[in-house]
This record gives sequence, structure tokens and C-alpha cells, in this order.
Amino acid sequence: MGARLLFRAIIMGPPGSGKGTVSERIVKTFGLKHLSSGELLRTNLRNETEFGLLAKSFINEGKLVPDAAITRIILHELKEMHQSNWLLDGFPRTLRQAEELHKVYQPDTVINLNVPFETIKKRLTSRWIHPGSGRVYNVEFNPPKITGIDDVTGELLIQRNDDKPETVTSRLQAYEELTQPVLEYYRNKGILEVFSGTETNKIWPKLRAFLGKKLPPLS
Ligand SMILES: Nc1nc2c(ncn2[C@@H]2O[C@H](COP(=O)(O)OP(=O)(O)O)[C@@H](O)[C@H]2O)c(=O)[nH]1
Ligand SMILES: Nc1ncnc2c1ncn2[C@@H]1O[C@H](COP(=O)(O)OP(=O)(O)O)[C@@H](O)[C@H]1O
Repeated sequence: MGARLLFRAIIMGPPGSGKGTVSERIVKTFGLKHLSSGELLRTNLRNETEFGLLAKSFINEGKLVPDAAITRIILHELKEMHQSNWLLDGFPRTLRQAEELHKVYQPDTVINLNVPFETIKKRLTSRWIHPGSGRVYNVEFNPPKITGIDDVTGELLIQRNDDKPETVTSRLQAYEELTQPVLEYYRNKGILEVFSGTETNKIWPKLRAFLGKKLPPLS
């Protein structure tokens, strides 16, 4: 078997910076596999797994889930994807997580969505999700066809428990204290690419052009 050249990317950015929205576009355009730590956690919460029960209070208080637990489950999922190009979303969020990941996989690029906190706070209070699929809507940006109803299944949309203003403040604090140092970590490795702005539709063409130089688009 010949050596494989696989592309591994990480997408970072504060809560509500558009990681999920942009990841969906990257997946559609370039066909990477997407792993979102937040999605994985919410699935575990819904299914009341041991991991979900452990994580619940941290998530609801806007705190990060302990490093050992999240790292174990993410590395396990990545093992299942070892033959694919992938995009990791929401992990790593601490230096410890980044170091553990680096022992196993060295990302080709780390995309940072640099969106101001003021922009984000507004977005999160108008975010609605379909809990079954993780589909994300926004009252202003991408509203569902019928208010409160998922376009695909017709089921009810909900607001995330941790999108309450008080919890958003703790999440932004956790981001500043624990996650910003991870950006420095990757900047020092020379693989950090920063995309700044307040609108996903303006950031996306730049990001697509950047990735297009590294990856062929799906035909
Ligand atoms: N107003 C506005 N909302 C956006 C924009 N981009 C994404 N959103 C919405 O903002 C919320 C947060 O985006 P999401 O992709 O879930 O961010 P994540 O938390 O970083 O994964 C969602 O409700 C999105 O639909 C934008 O450019 N403008
Ligand atoms: N890598 C991680 N380390 C620790 N906790 C995490 C991690 N990823 C997600 N979480 C937990 O899940 C919550 C939701 O994460 P996520 O869906 O990525 O939301 P957002 O980017 O909008 O904050 C976080 O506030 C945190 O409690």
C-alpha cells in the first residue's frame, strides 16, 4: 500500500463565530469529513450516555468539559476517520487538548474565524436548532421556512440551553482564558490562518479560495 496524503484541518473561533455554518459549506465544497465536538456532546446529552451525563452540568454552565474526557472521545472518533480528509470543529479548546491531539495528528491548517464578541452575542440569542439533526437556523440570517419548524422533518426547533445570555458570557470568558492560547500555539507552528469579519457570507469566499489552493473541489 502506498503512502496516503491526507488533509487535516481544524476550525476555531469563539462561540457563534460561524464554525458550524462554515463547516457545512466546506464539507459540501471539498468533501471533508466533519467532526464537531459540540454536536458530539449534544448527541451524548440527548442519549443520556455516561459521557453525556458527566458533561451536562459543565455545558449548561457555559464551562468547558474536562480535558481528559473530551480528548478521549474525540481521539476515538478520529480513529474511525483515519482514512479520510477531515475537518475538526470545536476541538481543541485548551492547550492540553492541542498537545494531546498533536501527539497523534499534525493538522495541515488551522482556520480561525475572528468575529467580534459584540456580533456574536446577538447571533446566539437568535439561534434555533433542530435537536435531532443539529441543523442550525437563525431568525435573521437563515430563518426556517416556517417559524419554529425544521425545514426537512417538520419537527419543532429549540433554543440551545447554553445560548442564554448569562451562559454566553461564561462561554466567551472560557474562550478568552483557555482557547485563545491555543491560537498562539498554532501560530507558533506556522499553520494558523485568520479570517476576520462580521459576516459569514463575506468570510466564506476568502476561505474557499484559501482551501481551493490546497484541495480540489468536488466535481
Ligand atoms: N446574522 C448573522 N448570523 C449568522 C451569520 N453566520 C452565522 N450566523 C448564525 O449565527 C449562529 C451561530 O453560527 P454557528 O455556525 O452555529 O456558530 P458556531 O457556534 O461557531 O458553530 C447561527 O444561528 C447561525 O445561523 C452571519 O453572517 N450573520
Ligand atoms: N473541546 C472541548 N473541550 C471542552 N468542552 C467542550 C469542547 N467542545 C465543546 N465543549 C462543550 O460544549 C459546549 C458547546 O460547544 P459548541 O457546540 O462547540 O459551541 P460554541 O462554539 O457555540 O460554543 C461548550 O460550551 C463546552 O461546554
